[in-house]
Amino acid sequence: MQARIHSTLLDKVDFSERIVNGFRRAIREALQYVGRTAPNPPVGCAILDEQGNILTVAAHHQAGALHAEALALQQCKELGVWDRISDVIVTLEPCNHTGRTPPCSEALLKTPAKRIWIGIKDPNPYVAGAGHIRLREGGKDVILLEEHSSEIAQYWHQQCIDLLAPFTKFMLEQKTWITVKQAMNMTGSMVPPKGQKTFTSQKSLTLAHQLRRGTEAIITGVNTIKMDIPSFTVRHVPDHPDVTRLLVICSQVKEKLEDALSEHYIKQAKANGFSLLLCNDLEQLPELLYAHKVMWAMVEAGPVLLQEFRQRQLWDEWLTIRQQAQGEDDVAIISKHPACPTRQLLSDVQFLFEKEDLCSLVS
Ligand SMILES: NC(=O)C1=CN([C@@H]2O[C@H](COP(=O)(O)OP(=O)(O)OC[C@H]3O[C@@H](n4cnc5c(N)ncnc54)[C@H](OP(=O)(O)O)[C@@H]3O)[C@@H](O)[C@H]2O)C=CC1
Ligand SMILES: Nc1c(N[C@@H]2O[C@H](COP(=O)(O)O)[C@@H](O)[C@H]2O)[nH]c(=O)[nH]c1=O
Repeated sequence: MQARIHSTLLDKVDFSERIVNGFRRAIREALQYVGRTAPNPPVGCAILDEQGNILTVAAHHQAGALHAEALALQQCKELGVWDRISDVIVTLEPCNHTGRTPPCSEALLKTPAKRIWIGIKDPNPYVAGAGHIRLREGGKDVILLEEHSSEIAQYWHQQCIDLLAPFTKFMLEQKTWITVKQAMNMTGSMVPPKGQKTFTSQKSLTLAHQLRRGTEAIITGVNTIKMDIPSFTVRHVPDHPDVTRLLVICSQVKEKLEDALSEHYIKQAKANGFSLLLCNDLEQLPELLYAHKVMWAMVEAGPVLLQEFRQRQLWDEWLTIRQQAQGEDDVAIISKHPACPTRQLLSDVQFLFEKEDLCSLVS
């Protein structure tokens, strides 16, 4: 009975178009930094005035830098709009502890903000809840999306779950989120025409590079290295500045590895910002990735290695780019989880089918 009264009250909260826009802008800003924040989560924040005008939008850029709320508040000061702060929208519960930066809950309590809108509670069990409780104790009206049953609240809560998914897995399971990307031509083959490394459309290559940009590691096989001499760089979209990624090369045969990994390739990979890592046992891969603080990894490998990933269930999302006609591809994604961060990251892509039989894809 009590729960029903509670939910009726909560549903009275007005999710106006301005608040929705604030969440949209905060998430879009946070997405700009996905692939750069590890081991921290990507977080976005939008600050609105009483009329719902956006005063500023900010995101957490990288570990050690200001949190999204702290940066947004700093921007409000610089813009001279501090006194107009009314609604603060933040994708993740503000922290209540002193880490590399002071607690955001205390910073928010010092503002004239009336309402703090929170997309999702901190998934870290040691600190979950502390931020919003402190804000409520301090007299702020706190709206936690997960406490609301309306469709609109649930939709934006889900968006925040997607944004946080690799971090949540990393934090709770000490494991890396793995997205497999598989390109297939019209006949279902993954092998590019002679003399080419890729065959998918310009749009799909942009998508692949967007995904590279959002991940901290690329996993491939020794055969792909030998046959394609891939660069694995981000070229079709602007890359994060000064970012170092891990290039994990899978091989169980030492001689093959020595043959494929020429001194020239190693030099080129380093110049492209990669640290190289060898993996001769896929069972060890999760531990290896976690030890290197990889929150999100992408697999770009041929059919033999993909079959290994499939058999071992070593994936969280499986993205298939299937050529339909010259310059036209279908893009499908399957997630094993309720979250699908790749779909969110590639939000400009129309995903055509989502429940494909994996067995037929990885043949
Ligand atoms: N369309 C697409 O999306 C892509 C296509 N390709 C194409 O795929 C082709 C190559 O495919 P493929 O032969 O699968 O090459 P890969 O190198 O991608 O994968 C096979 C290699 O993975 C290694 N491997 C397999 N199982 C394990 C394991 N359990 N532990 C560690 N290492 C393992 C093996 O190395 P070893 O034998 O040394 O043990 C094997 O040679 C190329 O033509 C390339 O262009 C490549 C990437 C993406
Ligand atoms: N064939 C194929 C892909 N293949 C992947 O891209 C690698 C080449 O990367 P780069 O050297 O950076 O251009 C190649 O070795 C393989 O891993 N990717 C795609 O998006 N579409 C495609 O059709």
